[in-house]
Amino acid sequence: MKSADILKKYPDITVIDHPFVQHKLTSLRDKNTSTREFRMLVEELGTLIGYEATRDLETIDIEVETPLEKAMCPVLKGKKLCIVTIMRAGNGLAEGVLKLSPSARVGHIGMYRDPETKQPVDYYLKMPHSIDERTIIVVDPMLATGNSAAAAIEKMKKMGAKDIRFICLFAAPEGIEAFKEEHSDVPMYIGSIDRELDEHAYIRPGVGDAGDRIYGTR
Ligand SMILES: O=P(O)(O)OC[C@H]1O[C@H](OP(=O)(O)OP(=O)(O)O)[C@H](O)[C@@H]1O
Ligand SMILES: O=c1cc[nH]c(=O)[nH]1
Ligand SMILES: [Mg+2]
Repeated sequence: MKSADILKKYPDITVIDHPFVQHKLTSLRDKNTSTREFRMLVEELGTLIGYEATRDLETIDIEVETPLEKAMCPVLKGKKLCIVTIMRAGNGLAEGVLKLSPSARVGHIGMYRDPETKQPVDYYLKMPHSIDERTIIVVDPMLATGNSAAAAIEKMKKMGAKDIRFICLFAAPEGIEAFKEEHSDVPMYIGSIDRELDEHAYIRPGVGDAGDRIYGTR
């Protein structure tokens, strides 16, 4: 399915088409981008996309005294935030989102994709308390088959999470469909909906293996 058709079908999917975001995504795609630069860009994109993904957070007016007068001004009112990273590659993105809200709690879900089955394999789980009372932002740069993100969000729901949103940098149309089949209630904030998955379930044109490029492994 084409990007425009996906956006028509799922009104709660937002593609961040801001020129800064698109420029940085293109730098990530470049195979000559260094590990250092790749890591920095992922973090910056976490902040930029996180900004859009939190646009609807509730505020309440409080009284503040400026040097000149008293005024009623907005502060964040809503539920407390929890950023949940799907390791490894999600960690870079989580650091960027944390810049918006440094006091947010952070949950870690460790999973890697089995190269044969393309199914996620769990290796770690650690969450802060009161997941059910928080706004949860799950982050992973890549949504390929959608299996990892869908499984991570299933875990969050089983732990009681009700208010969940998902951020990624690159998504394949096939992965979005699979994700939405399981989690139609979870809004998605995406840098780019790419063309397709290849025969190894890599996103094309994509960036290759995001975790390897962030950490310089192979
Ligand atoms: O949508 P999917 O088909 O499930 O693929 C996407 C997953 O693959 C990557 O992680 P990977 O398994 O490479 O682990 P890593 O972060 O440790 O590199 C990526 O960060 C996602 O978690
Ligand atoms: O293209 C892809 C697919 C899965 N994981 C990645 O890091 N990249
Ligand atoms: Mg990887």
